[in-house]
Amino acid sequence: MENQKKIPKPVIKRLGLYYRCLNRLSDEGIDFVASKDIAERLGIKSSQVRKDLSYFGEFGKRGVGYNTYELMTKLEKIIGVNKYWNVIVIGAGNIGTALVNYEGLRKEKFSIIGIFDADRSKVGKKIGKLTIKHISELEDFFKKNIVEIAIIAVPENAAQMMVEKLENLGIKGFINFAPIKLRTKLPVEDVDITLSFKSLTFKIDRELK
Ligand SMILES: NC(=O)c1ccc[n+]([C@@H]2O[C@H](COP(=O)([O-])OP(=O)(O)OC[C@H]3O[C@@H](n4cnc5c(N)ncnc54)[C@H](O)[C@@H]3O)[C@@H](O)[C@H]2O)c1
Repeated sequence: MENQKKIPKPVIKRLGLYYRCLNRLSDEGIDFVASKDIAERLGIKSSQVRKDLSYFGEFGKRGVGYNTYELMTKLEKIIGVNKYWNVIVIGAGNIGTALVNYEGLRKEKFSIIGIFDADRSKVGKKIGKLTIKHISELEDFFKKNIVEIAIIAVPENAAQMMVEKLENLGIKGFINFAPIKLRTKLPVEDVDITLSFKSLTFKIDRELK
């Protein structure tokens, strides 16, 4: 733990990318992997991968490479210590803006790292520390960052399309504000203020009877 303080931030960030890559390799049934393969998948140099991983001791075996599962578990322990869930917001309208400005999420280790909109007149504007990006930048953003959760804060007619796009990019789950049932195999939590009102008024009515 002590020497973790000395590890440069870019390395820590890359460890997350390695972790996600190993996760995929493991899903594909690949038990051993060389630094070259990890590097190729992520578009970085294999010497960089070896150097980054060497901060944490000798993981790999010469000629055999890394045991995918073992390395994944080790990385999990290293990056899991202070794990934040990385969240993006789709739709920089009323709800999206309010969520980015809400400090409470970060306190609970949900970190909003990006906000995207389809409206070019909004792109480039700031909400807190974040700059609104265009949805065409999503793909590139996913290459450079680990993104786990997407908040869907777009109109009903755009929600399903965005869900499919994000699913293809490797998102892990959704918080959905749009008033539709999303079609996805991934976990979804719907947030519906109208439903809360209905539930409340039902309770009030029952009390009154
Ligand atoms: N669940 C709730 O409690 C609750 C409450 C209010 C609103 N809503 C719903 O939440 C959603 C957002 O509401 P709002 O008030 O913030 O709306 P809004 O109109 O203020 O913002 C929506 C934003 O989405 C953008 N957008 C449209 N298509 C897009 C796309 N394909 N990709 C990215 N951005 C896109 C628009 O440009 C706009 O900036 C709506 O579906 C609304 O019905 C839910």
